[in-house]
Amino acid sequence: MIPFPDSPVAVLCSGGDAPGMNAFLRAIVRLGLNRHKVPVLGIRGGYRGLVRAAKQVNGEADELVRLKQEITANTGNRGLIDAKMSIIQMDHASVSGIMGKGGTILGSARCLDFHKPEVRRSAIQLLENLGVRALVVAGGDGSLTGAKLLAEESNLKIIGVPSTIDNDLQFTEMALGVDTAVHTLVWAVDHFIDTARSHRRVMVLETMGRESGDLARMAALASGAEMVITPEGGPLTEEAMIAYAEEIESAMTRGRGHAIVLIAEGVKFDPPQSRNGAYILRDAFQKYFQREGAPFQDLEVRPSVLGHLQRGGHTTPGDCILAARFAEEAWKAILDPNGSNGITALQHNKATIVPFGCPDLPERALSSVAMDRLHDDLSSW
Ligand SMILES: Nc1ncnc2c1ncn2[C@@H]1O[C@H](COP(=O)(O)OP(=O)(O)O)[C@@H](O)[C@H]1O
Ligand SMILES: O=P(O)(O)OC[C@H]1O[C@](O)(COP(=O)(O)O)[C@@H](O)[C@@H]1O
Repeated sequence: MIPFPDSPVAVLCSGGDAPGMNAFLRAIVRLGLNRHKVPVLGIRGGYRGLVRAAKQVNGEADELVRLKQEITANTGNRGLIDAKMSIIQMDHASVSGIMGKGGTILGSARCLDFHKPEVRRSAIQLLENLGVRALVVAGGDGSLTGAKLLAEESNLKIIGVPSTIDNDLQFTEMALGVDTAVHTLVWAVDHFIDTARSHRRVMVLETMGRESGDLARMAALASGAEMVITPEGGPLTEEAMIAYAEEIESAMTRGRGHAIVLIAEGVKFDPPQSRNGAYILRDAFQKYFQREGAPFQDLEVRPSVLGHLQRGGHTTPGDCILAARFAEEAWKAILDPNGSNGITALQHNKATIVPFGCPDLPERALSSVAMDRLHDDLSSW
């Protein structure tokens, strides 16, 4: 049997899956094997999988030997098809044909237990006992916070890789998955437009994005949706919703027949509401259009919450390329003896490594404002 590899690099995907995670995995494994001759261990199911493996070993020498034997006996696809395997030694074939596939072949998870220092300690101990030289974590804000804590609490090299469709990480111009999610939203808008035009309707589409409106505003800019409402504009009051409805009605008066309105899931209401924004907006718009004496009383409003449709699907070339660039930066940081822990980032269109907790790029907020203005000026109504 081949021995367990010396000083491997471990990689995991955490938080919401993002298109581009597989392309990143392929790139980190292939660069490891082809360029750097360093083996890569894939950890299944994010921090949850790591913690599960740590629990199984429980610091016991014979359990550790058993885990290492299991890993060496089930490398690559053989390990991947066995759901019981938490850690898999990746080979060339195990990352073949996955580049464009959404999701992650390693699986991802949210793991509440990882907030506990003693749980992170057990994960660190397992990685140290396996001789891991560096852990690469692909994930969003929360996963990168977990990675920052691992970096502070261990001597392992920890590299984060921004992967979230939300684009809510302000130190990088783009995270993995954003380009694909925008592409998917443009596709969705193109489908909704057909019915909106045919029935002369207003379609209110709710996008993901947590507290950030970037995904919605990028999708609006790329699709030509007539209106976009983002959390950065502050809570939506009744008056603000009426003002939006007035804008639509006035466009209809000028001969427009339909409207696509994107609302980001992070938009809050004043007074606060518990329902999805798309439904609240639908009710407010419909009430306004049907008021006594209104010119378009038969104008129908239809809401849709686009949900996880936005997370899946074929990864765009833009995300595949960014994944390769991030993987290359990650390897540079791993192999640099003087290099420290950090997160890959795209700054001024250059892939680089920034320290954990690095400040926001001031251009990010400016670019959101600029996108809103551009969208307004490009809109024909
Ligand atoms: N403050 C934290 N301390 C330790 N681990 C965290 C912390 N925040 C998040 N994590 C870990 O990262 C996981 C993913 O975070 P989450 O915010 O759900 O998704 P994302 O990383 O995509 O933003 C969490 O389930 C948890 O395991
Ligand atoms: O899939 P879940 O657990 O319902 O989470 C939904 C959330 O995940 C996202 O799709 C992605 O967020 P993260 O990248 O931070 O995990 C958010 O836009 C959305 O609010």
